[in-house]
Formats: sequence, C-alpha cells, structure tokens
Amino acid sequence: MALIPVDAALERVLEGINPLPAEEIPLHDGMGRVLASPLHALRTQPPFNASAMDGYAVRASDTLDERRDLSVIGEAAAGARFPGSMGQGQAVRIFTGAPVPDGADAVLIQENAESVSDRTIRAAKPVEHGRHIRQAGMDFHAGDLLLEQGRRLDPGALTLAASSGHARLLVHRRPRVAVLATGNELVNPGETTGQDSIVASNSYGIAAIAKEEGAEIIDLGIASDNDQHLSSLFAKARDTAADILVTLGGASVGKHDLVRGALAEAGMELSFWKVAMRPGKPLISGRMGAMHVLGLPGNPVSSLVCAELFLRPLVAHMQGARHEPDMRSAALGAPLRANDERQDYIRAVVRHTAEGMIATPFTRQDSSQLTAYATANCLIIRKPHAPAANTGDDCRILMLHR
Ligand SMILES: Nc1nc2c(c(=O)[nH]1)N[C@H]1C(S)=C(S)[C@@H](COP(=O)(O)OP(=O)(O)OC[C@H]3O[C@@H](n4cnc5c(N)ncnc54)[C@H](O)[C@@H]3O)O[C@H]1N2
Ligand code: MOO
Repeated sequence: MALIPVDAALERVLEGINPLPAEEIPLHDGMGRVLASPLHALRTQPPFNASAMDGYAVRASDTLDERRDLSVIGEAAAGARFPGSMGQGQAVRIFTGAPVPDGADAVLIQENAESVSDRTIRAAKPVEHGRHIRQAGMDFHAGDLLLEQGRRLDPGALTLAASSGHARLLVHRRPRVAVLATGNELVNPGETTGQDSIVASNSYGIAAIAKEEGAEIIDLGIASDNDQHLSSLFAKARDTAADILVTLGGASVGKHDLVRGALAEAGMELSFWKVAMRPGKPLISGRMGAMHVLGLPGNPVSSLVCAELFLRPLVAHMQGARHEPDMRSAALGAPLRANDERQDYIRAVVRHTAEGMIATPFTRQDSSQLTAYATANCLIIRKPHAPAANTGDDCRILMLHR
C-alpha cells in the first residue's frame, strides 16, 4: 500500500466528524471543556456606575477651587449604596466597588482629599469629570456574545462565564478513548520482567495526550499477539462504548504484526495504512461502526509523535474544538542531511537566544529512544525530499509543550 502524505492522512482522520452530544456541567468542572453553544451575558457588568478607588464621590466642577469646602453627607460601600442623591458642594465617602451616588460625576481619591473637619473635606487637586468611575456595562451588557461555540474553557473564560451569571455550562461530552497495548513481550511497569520482556510504556504517554485534550481513558491493558485475544479486547472497546480505540504496536509487516488483520476481521473499515512520515510510518486509521480506530506503531517515539499529530486533533474535533498545532520558525543549530520521501519529525531542543530561536536536533533519532523524546521540547519538521540544510538555516518546528 502506498504511503500517504501527512496532511492527507490528517484530513482523512478528521473527515466527517460530528462533535459528541452536549451535556450540562457546573462551572467548577469546566476547565478544558469545549462550549457546545455560544455564551451570552445574562447580566450587565458592572451593573451600575462603580467607584474604582477609595475616596469621595464629588462633582468635578466643585474641585476646581482647592479652597472650596465640600460637606460629606453620607457613605457608599460595595454592596451598600448611598440611598439619596448628591448636590453641589457635597461629597459622599465612597469605597472601591461601591455604586456612585446620583449627582456625583467623579471620584476624588482619599490621598488627594484634605480633611477640614469631621464632615468637611477639600480637594487638594482638581479631579476631571468621570475620573475613577467604571461606567455601567463597561465590561459587557446583558445579551452580549461573550464566548463562541467551540471555545475551549480556560481560567479567563470560566471567570467571565461566572461573572456574566452562568452557574452551569453546555459543553460537548468528553470522548472516551480506549487504549490497548499489544505484544507478547510486554509487561506492566513494576512487574517482574523476563529475559525478553519489554515494559509497556506507550499507554501512559498516549493516555496523557488524550486526557490533555479532554478525553476519558479506558485502559484495556495488554493483548498478546494472537487473533482471539485481540478480537476479545476490540469487542470490549465496543462494549464500553469507546469513541476512539487506540492500539499500540503490531502495525507493521512482521509475522507477529496482527493488529491490522484482526481489526479488519472485527469489522474495521480501513481508511489508510502507512503514512509518509518518520517516525510513524505504519499508522493505521479506520472506523469500526461509530468507533474511530487509530493503530499506532509500537516504537515508543513513533506512537507519541503519531498521537501528537493525529490523536490530539481527533479528540479535539470530537468535542467541537479546533486544534491549532503550535508551529514556529527557528534557525537550525546543526546541519541536517537531505531527506527522503518521508516527512521527518526530528526530536530537538529549541532555545530562545538574542539572535532568535535556535533548534538543535539530537544526534541520534531512533524511534525507540525515549530519553531524547522526553528531553526534546520541539520537533523539527522536514518536508519530504528537503535538500541538505546547514547550521543557521530556517526550519519549521512543532512545539511540544512541557
Ligand atoms: N520489514 C519492515 N520492518 C519494519 C518496518 C517496515 O516497513 N518493514 N517498519 C518499521 C517501523 S517504521 C516501525 S515504526 C516499526 C513499528 O512496528 P509495529 O507497530 O509493528 O511495532 P512492534 O513491532 O509491535 O513494536 C516495535 C517496538 O516497540 C516496542 N513496543 C511495542 N509496544 C510497546 C508498548 N506499548 N510500550 C513500549 N514498547 C512497545 C516493541 O517491543 C518493539 O521493540 O516496525 C518497523 N519494522
Ligand atoms: O516509522 Mo518507524 O516509526 O520509523 O520507527
């Protein structure tokens, strides 16, 4: 089967995805969730003209003459407005957040007020009209569109939603991602290892990527390399109503690489197999009924890179969110050889310097090496057939947020 380009592969993975149904959640559970409907303000903020400072509500024209006595006729605090209105030559003691009394048009900060007697002050400096007053609706008005549908909720968005009167939010359901490691050699971390054992590590990073995007994880453990065991665990993924099944390993061409065949046997409609990328070539994508299937290669770095490129956007799209990879430009910190037909994702460390960003690739790029991957903070992307490049040449990098 021919290798398909990375962009085409991503398009196919995301093809025809409808966001999962909406559910209502309390604000405290909103972090990282994606809004299923536009959010409009239920109230106006501030709801009244409010003082931004501690001081005196005054008429600005009364402060032009610094010898003018102003009589303090009452007090306005946050939550307890001055009940009357204020006339010429009068002032009201006011505190930050309090409603500005009728008749006042400025706030004189207390540092600029001289106390003449118990209930009389003078303005040490004139204050201009409107000073230190937050106009009603300065932030938003009832009915304003505050957050778009598809917005991923973050601390700022959650605080805005609360401030505008929402106690509950409508968000898309989290995708359920079933993760299945495959391979006779695999044992769980902490288990006794035999001479030929390998610790099944990939599930942890893959689950972490999916969770970071908002998924719920169903850990299906480890399947041995036999068709019965694989098919019983695929059935379990369906029984648990997984939206996405991620398999790890067994994706290549060896005698023991049974995953693609077993998936087909279990009814998966293959979308593609093999992508023109390094690492990650034997990636499998398809559908088993409503369940999306991603078969990631077994090499740990291959599985992580594939999950960054395909699983992350898939989980985001299923929640109605767009996924914008953090791509930047940098200068190469070391030369690179000419590339072949596969798009390369080269593990590298990018540093900010006075001359700009410099991305230095690790010398060894084996797809089994987690030490380099865990140290890398970016992947240098090399187009297929890119010519040899020198130190200092421009390159594109995908940031890996650590
Ligand atoms: N003749 C060919 N051989 C290979 C090709 C090819 O085109 N022709 N492709 C190579 C490429 S590229 C990759 S990538 C690997 C991926 O193969 P599989 O997906 O079949 O992976 P496995 O053989 O099952 O495992 C590879 C490697 O990774 C270890 N592994 C597997 N699962 C896990 C896990 N959950 N946690 C940690 N480590 C895991 C496994 O023990 C192997 O060492 O195929 C090449 N071969
Ligand atoms: O594509 Mo494999 O992922 O080179 O190691």
